Amino acid sequence: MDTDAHRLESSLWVGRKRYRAVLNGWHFSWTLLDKQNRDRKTVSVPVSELIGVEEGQVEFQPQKKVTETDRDFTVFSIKRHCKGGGSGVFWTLGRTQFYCPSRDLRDRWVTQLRNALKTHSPSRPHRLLVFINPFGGKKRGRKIYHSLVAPLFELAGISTHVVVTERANQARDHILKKDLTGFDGVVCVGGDGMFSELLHGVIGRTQQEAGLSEHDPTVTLQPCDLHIGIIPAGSTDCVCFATVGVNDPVTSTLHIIIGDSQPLDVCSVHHTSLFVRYSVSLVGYGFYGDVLAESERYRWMGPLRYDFSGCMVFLSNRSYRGKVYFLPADSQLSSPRDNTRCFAGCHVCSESTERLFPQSDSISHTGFLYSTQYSQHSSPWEGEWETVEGEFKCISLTCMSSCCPRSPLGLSPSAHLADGTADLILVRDTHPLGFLTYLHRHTNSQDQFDLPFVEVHRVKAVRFSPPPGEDEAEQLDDPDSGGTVMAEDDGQGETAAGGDWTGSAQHLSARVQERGVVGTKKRAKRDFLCGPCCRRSPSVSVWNCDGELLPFTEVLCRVHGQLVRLFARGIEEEFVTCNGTLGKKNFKGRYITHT
Ligand SMILES: Nc1ncnc2c1ncn2[C@@H]1O[C@H](COP(=O)(O)OP(=O)(O)OP(=O)(O)O)[C@@H](O)[C@H]1O
Ligand SMILES: CCCCCCCCCCCCC/C=C/[C@@H](O)[C@H](CO)NC(C)=O
Ligand SMILES: [Ca+2]
Repeated sequence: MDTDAHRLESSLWVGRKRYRAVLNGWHFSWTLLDKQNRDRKTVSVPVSELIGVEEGQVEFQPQKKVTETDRDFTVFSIKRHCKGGGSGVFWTLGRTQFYCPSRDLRDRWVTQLRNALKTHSPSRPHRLLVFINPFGGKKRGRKIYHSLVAPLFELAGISTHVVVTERANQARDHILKKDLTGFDGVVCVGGDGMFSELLHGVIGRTQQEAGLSEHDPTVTLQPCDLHIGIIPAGSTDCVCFATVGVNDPVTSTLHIIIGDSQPLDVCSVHHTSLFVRYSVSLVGYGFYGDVLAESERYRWMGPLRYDFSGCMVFLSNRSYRGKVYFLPADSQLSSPRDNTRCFAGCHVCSESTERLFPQSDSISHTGFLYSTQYSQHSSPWEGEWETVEGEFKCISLTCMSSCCPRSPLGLSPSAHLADGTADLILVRDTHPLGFLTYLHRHTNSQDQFDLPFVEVHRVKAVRFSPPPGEDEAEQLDDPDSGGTVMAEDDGQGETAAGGDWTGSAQHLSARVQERGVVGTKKRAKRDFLCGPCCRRSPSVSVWNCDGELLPFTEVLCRVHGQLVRLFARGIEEEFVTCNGTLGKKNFKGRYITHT
């Protein structure tokens, strides 16, 4: 046996086979020895990927079962699986049971492994605040949490406070108002809508504490310390998919347990001088706005509602006039058409950290560096604004690729999670077959930007104006314009802007100012979608902001680089992590990786 404070080495048995086990600070490895003591196969686990070390013979599936013995210990760690064909890297709980020649040695291994875990994984959460939406997706949130997630948290020694929500925006309000002392992160069990609640709560609270106004689009917002975890249990789970690579509750739980940290760009949406909402995945006008508005009528269909509404909206063949102003990002740094992808450890994103936080000289409690000279005074609007005017099928702004199970590479496959920019995709009016080709390319390996009616720009800010005379006030007042705002309450609780979307734009503005965040789609039912048989096409669409409808057509969007952090690490490359079982070509022929 060889041992010191950071190193332990001895023979151990796994089943009937003898191994040479070594713990050397960052790695725990065990090598199969043959009868001549020659090394055979080595298994190596980074200490950062250990989930727990238990005395005795411990089984976990389907429930934890402990058989107390003197000479055994069980190690739980992360195990990766690739199903192939670009379906992503799944994580499961790996288990290895070791037998030691003596009790003393067993105790040393257990102590030393636990010490290594503490020393080398300092950013692991100890206490989490969990919100479960019992109605999200297929309504399986509670079951997913109690059967798959909670036992893993318990195994990893993480304590939790669980809130099963009883109304929309309860999670957001809780984060904004309640005492969060002692929590290392907040977790939602639900879909993109639940994530959005946590996002608004965490950002809002951080700005309140920093004394910053969310309404002023020129203010540099304070980055948030409190990490957000997402256990996918929704209809689209786009944010989870785009930051982890799969929408699998166990994979996400394991990322949370080991304290992974992925910074994320966030777009703030403003109307005149009012803050409206934050977005990380999609701020979309035209097709995606119409699909969301239409889908609200079919909530009872569950996740299928988006497909059904997609067909309805496609058949209605609408396009909308407007003017788009945008502030381009530095084209020397990256481009939405450079055929790269943002994978875990992406160097474009890490270089952006240095650019976004140039004088990183203070350390937050999570150990991340932030600048104390957070530049409140430099103008975010440096550079030349460009303008595009015309008739659009859709206008989409996305801070990330926005890949999801429906679109494995997303709206903008080369977008980055944390580079301080968003991709603006303008799809001009075209014949239905052209638009269908564009949509279809989201689902396969063809380049959706290589079409004559599509353009894409990497941007820092965007402003949209509908044609003159098509502003909110008119939409609200003119029932024939298709923009009627209906007073409707589905009885599921209060939203940020309140339930009564009646009256004038001024009234709405006042409500937004009063409450900060505009309410959910349940209140945002503009009756402009009458399906393909509609008498007259509406002249304005509606904005879809991460699955919520916005009550304003004229908007200003600004990207805030790395404003929040998720318990994630970005998408792991199958080619790299699964050791050559897949070629990059299988993933999507035209993509190469930044190294
Ligand atoms: N108890 C509740 N009752 C009603 N609505 C709720 C409740 N808890 C949360 N919500 C709201 O439900 C909305 C949808 O929830 P969620 O995002 O979890 O599922 P989803 O809509 O099926 O998934 P996705 O957003 O991925 O499409 C959210 O906007 C959230 O604010
Ligand atoms: C002919 C086949 C047509 C298929 C069209 C597929 C297009 C899929 C594009 C998916 C983009 C998803 C962007 C994500 C948006 C989310 O923020 C939001 C909230 O969950 N989801 C929706 C549906 O608005
Ligand atoms: Ca980005």
